[in-house]
Amino acid sequence: MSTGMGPAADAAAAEAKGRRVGDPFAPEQPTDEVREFFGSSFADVEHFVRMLEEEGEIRGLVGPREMERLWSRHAVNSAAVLPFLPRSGQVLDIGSGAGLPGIIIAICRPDLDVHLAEPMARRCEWLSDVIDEIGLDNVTLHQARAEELRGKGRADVVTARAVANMSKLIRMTTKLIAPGGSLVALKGRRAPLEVEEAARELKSHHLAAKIHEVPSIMEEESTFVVVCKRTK
Ligand SMILES: C[S@@+](CC[C@H](N)C(=O)[O-])C[C@H]1O[C@@H](n2cnc3c(N)ncnc32)[C@H](O)[C@@H]1O
Repeated sequence: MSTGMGPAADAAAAEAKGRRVGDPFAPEQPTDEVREFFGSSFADVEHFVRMLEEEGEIRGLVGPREMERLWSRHAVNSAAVLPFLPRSGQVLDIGSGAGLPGIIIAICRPDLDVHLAEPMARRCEWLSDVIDEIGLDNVTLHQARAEELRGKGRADVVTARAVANMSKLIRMTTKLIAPGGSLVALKGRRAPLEVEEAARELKSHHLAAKIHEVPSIMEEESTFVVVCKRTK
């Protein structure tokens, strides 16, 4: 609908409202720095991002306003966990949703045994399609809530992005972390507050939290990675 104030005002009004499902969008392009960062994994990460561009919205995995920032806000943001992964062993990503950060981890660390836990059938179908299409042979998919995996093994690192606040995440994952292992949570700038609020859970579950600010190679805002290491 026109504002009646000319094309520039119409465009500004549309932008202010934000993009809606099905509206055309300009896919974000990876910079040279991003290509270099992902190195030999870049082609598979790009394949995953292209799948999200084509199907993420219609399959209800990515919100309409996110479609123009799949590299910066999603692929690159998820890669902030990479320095906090174990040298070898098992990683469990809970609440993987569209595959973040689990698919990025599986692509960038083919040497790790990566498990994805996602309770929603529709999202699991998507994850299964991604695993098949990219040809990832180091991923096991569990259609399950994190709580349902208790007693079925423990991972060296449990990852989570946008699943729950720190207190809840600790309660959900504590029985899934191997002795000496860690919970690695991707957070925004509220990370220090969330860690403070989780003081009781951290103590009772013998976890020591450290917050790492990871600058983005694509945007000004940093990502905060909260590493909660099991101390006993
Ligand atoms: C907001 S989405 C985030 C998805 C993805 N991690 C990301 O960053 O795009 C939260 C996801 O957590 C899943 N989830 C909710 N409760 C869960 C639980 N108890 N255990 C595992 N996953 C859960 C939801 O089904 C959903 O896919």
